[in-house]
Amino acid sequence: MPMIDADGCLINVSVEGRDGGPTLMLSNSLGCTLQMWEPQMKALTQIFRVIRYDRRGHGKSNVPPAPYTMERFGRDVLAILDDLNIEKVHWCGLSMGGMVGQWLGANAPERFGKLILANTSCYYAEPTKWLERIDALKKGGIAAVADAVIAGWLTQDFREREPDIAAKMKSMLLATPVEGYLACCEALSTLDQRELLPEIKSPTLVIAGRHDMATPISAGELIRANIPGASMTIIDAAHISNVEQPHAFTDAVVGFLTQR
Ligand SMILES: O=C(O)CC1=CCC(=O)O1
Repeated sequence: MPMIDADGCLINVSVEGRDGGPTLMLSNSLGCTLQMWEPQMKALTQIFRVIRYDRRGHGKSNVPPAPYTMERFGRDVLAILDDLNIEKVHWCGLSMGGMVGQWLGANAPERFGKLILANTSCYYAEPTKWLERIDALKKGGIAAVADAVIAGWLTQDFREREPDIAAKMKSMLLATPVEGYLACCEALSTLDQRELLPEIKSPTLVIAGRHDMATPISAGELIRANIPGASMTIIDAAHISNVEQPHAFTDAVVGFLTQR
C-alpha cells in the first residue's frame, strides 16, 4: 500500500481492482479505517479500480496536530489523485467521507464523475453533542465514548445477530489515535457546508439509514434537496449502513454508478 504525501502528512492509500476500469474512491467515517469497506470490496473490484485511504488522524496515516478542516481533508484527496496520476474518479463517502465529498464536489468538480454521499450531514444545527464528546474524549479517551458510538453505528438487532462484526467495528474505533479522532470531532463541531450544496453539479446519490440517529434521514433529505438533480435511497440500517446492510449498500452503489 503506498503512503502518499499530502502537504507533509503521509496518507495510507490502497489501490485494487480492475485495471483500466472506471475508478471509484471510497472515503471512511469518523473512527473507521479503509477496512470499513471490506464488505463491498469483492463486488466493487470486479467493476472498478478502487482507491481507499485512511483519513489523516486515522488508521496507518499520520496524525498531524489539530486543527483539521474539510478543506484540508479535501486537499488530501486531491493530493492522492495527483500522486496516482488519476484525473477523475467516482466518489463514495460515508459520514465524514460524505462531508469531504460535498467539499470536493463543490470545489474540484472537474475531478469527480458521480458522487455518493452516504449517512452524512452538511451541518449540525446543534453542536452540543460534539462538544460533549470532545470533553469526554479529553477525560477518558476513546474508551469513554466507544459504547455510545457503536450503538449509533449499528442497530441493537444487528449487534445481537452479528456480535463478531460489532466487536470488530469496536476494535477499529478503539484503535483510532485519540488526537486524530479529537481533531476530527473539533472539525465536525463547526461543520456548515449548506452553501456548497447548490454548487455541486455531479450526478449525486444520497444514501440514508432508516435507523440512523447520527445523521438522520432528514439530514440526507436536506442534502438531496439542495444538490441539483440528486436522488436518495433509504437503507434499513443505522449509521454504518454499508456494514449493516452490505448487499443493499453495494447494490445501490453499483446501480447508481453503472446507470447511464
Ligand atoms: O461516529 C459517529 O458518532 C457518527 C459520525 C458522525 C460523523 C461521522 O463520520 O461519524
